[in-house]
Parts: sequence; structure tokens; C-alpha cells
Amino acid sequence: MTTIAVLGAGRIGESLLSGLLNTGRPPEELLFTERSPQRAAELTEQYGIEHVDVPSAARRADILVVAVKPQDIEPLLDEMVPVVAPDKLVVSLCAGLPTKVFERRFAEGTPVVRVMPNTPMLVGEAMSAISAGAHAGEAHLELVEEILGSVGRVARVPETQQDAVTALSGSGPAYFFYLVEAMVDAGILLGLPRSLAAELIVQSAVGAAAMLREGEGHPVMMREGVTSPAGTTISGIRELEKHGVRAALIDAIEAARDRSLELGRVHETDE
Ligand SMILES: NC(=O)C1=CN([C@@H]2O[C@H](COP(=O)(O)OP(=O)(O)OC[C@H]3O[C@@H](n4cnc5c(N)ncnc54)[C@H](O)[C@@H]3O)[C@@H](O)[C@H]2O)C=CC1
Ligand SMILES: O=C(O)[C@@H]1CCC=N1
Repeated sequence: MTTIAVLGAGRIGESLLSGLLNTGRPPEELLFTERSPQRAAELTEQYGIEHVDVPSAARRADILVVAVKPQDIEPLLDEMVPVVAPDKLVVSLCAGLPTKVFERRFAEGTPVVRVMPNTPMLVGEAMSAISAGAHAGEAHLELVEEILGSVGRVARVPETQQDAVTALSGSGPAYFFYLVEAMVDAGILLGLPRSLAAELIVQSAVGAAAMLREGEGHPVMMREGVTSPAGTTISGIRELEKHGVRAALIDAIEAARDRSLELGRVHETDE
């Protein structure tokens, strides 16, 4: 039995706990720590998972999953460092934080794996990218793949690519939600009831995603398949091009990558 403790059960920590429970992992194999007592009580009531303190998590769990905001990492590290032995695996879900931020604080040899997951973990459809730190080996990566593979897909990437991954798949769901929100608003403008507009757009998104996943051709070909000569779609595409939507998305993702790099730099030392 592998016990997993999630340190910081906010949106992504809860998504992981909930996703693992949904895939049949018993609540006895899961623990969590949480700064907010109210949130801790709510989660225990909802999921039946035990809330513990950091020393207890470090003693009882094999894997410690760090899921606090990057800005909150230092106080948590202060609590972890005295109690985390090198036989534990530390898994960081924190955007922007390089594995060396953890390694330089923990006992020599402590394995650290950096992960960028995303919230569709909640419904078993996460995209997670994982990178080994200096002391994490094949067995550690396989363990993390097994856990995250139960709540979605997993790719191995060099750590140097993690900031780009964060911008694409870590933040990506927010951009899709934003597009859906805007398209539903368009339906309202055209006089459709909100519930109907939402149903039309959400099912269109699910259908388009399913076609993309089937992998039968390139997205450009799929878009061309919708775009009839002198038809409706090309009139819409012209507006998207006029408003620079493609460039806006590229700029948005570049800005998210830059912010990820910046979050990591805050924790750099002169070492
Ligand atoms: N929300 C998302 O879509 C994604 C978030 N992440 C990363 O996951 C991490 C968490 O993000 P969210 O869940 O969105 O943030 P959040 O703010 O919803 O959750 C963080 C939780 O940690 C708790 N916390 C803070 N310090 C603590 C401490 N010392 N001990 C115990 N609990 C503590 C807070 O009370 C809060 O419930 C971040 O590092 C973020 O970069 C990664 C991928 C996607
Ligand atoms: O916005 C954030 O910083 C986090 C990391 C990736 C998605 N959400």
C-alpha cells in the first residue's frame, strides 16, 4: 500500500484527492494537510480523508505531494525540512518552482519530481507533465506516472520545458473556459436562452475535442471541413483574423510562460 499525502488541499489538491478516490483508491491511503481549518473540516466531511499535520504526513505517507501556491512555499518548506526523510518521494505541483528549490532544502538525496497537472484531473481527464529532479530515478517517475495516469494522461518532459508546459496545459483549461464563456455570450447577443447557448457550445466543444483526440487529421483540415465556400464559417473566421485572435492566444501563452519563469526566479539564491 502506497500512502499519498497532499500538502495544501486547495483547487488542485482537492482535484487530485477527488480524482484518486474516483478511480477507486481507498480513502485510508490518502492524507492531507491544510492551513484553513474550515476547509480541512469540509474536505474530511465530503471525502472521508484524514486531515493531519505535516510531521504526521511525513511519517505516515510514502509520497508527499506539495500543492500550495508558489508564493506560500517557504513556510511549508520550513515545516517539512525537519521531518522529511530521504526515503520519501516529494512531488511538487507548484507552477514555476524548479526541483532545486526543494532539493537544496531537503536532506541530500531526497527524490523530487516536478509535475504540472491541470484541473480536468477532477473528471479523470488531466494532462500532467512530469520531470525528475537530481535524485529521482526511473522507479520514482514510474510511481508518479501510475498515480497521475489514473486521473488522466502523463508525459515525461525535460525540466527545462516545464514553464512552457505550465503555460499550455497547466493554464490551458482556463483559456478553453474563457472561449466557451465568450461564445455563450455571443448566443445571448443573438437572442438564444442562456441554457440553450451553453448546451450548444459545450457539446460542440466536447465533439471537437473528441475529433481532435481521434487524431484523424490535422486541426487545420478539421476547420476546413467546417468552412464552406461562401458559407457562414468563413465570415466568422475573417472576424477572428481581423481581431488578431491567433496572435492574442500566442501572446497569452508566452506571457503565462514568462510568469512561470518569474515565479521560479523569486526563489533563486546565489548558490
Ligand atoms: N489551479 C490550477 O489549475 C493549477 C494549479 N497548479 C499549482 O498547484 C498549486 C496550488 O494551486 P491551487 O490549488 O490553485 O491554489 P489554492 O490556493 O486553491 O490552494 C492552495 C491551498 O494550500 C493551502 N495552504 C497554503 N499554505 C499551506 C501550508 N503551509 N500548509 C497547508 N496548507 C496550506 C491553502 O489554504 C489552500 O487551500 C500552485 O502551486 C499552482 O501553481 C498547478 C496546475 C494547475
Ligand atoms: O494560474 C496558475 O498559476 C496555476 C498554474 C497553472 C494553472 N494555474
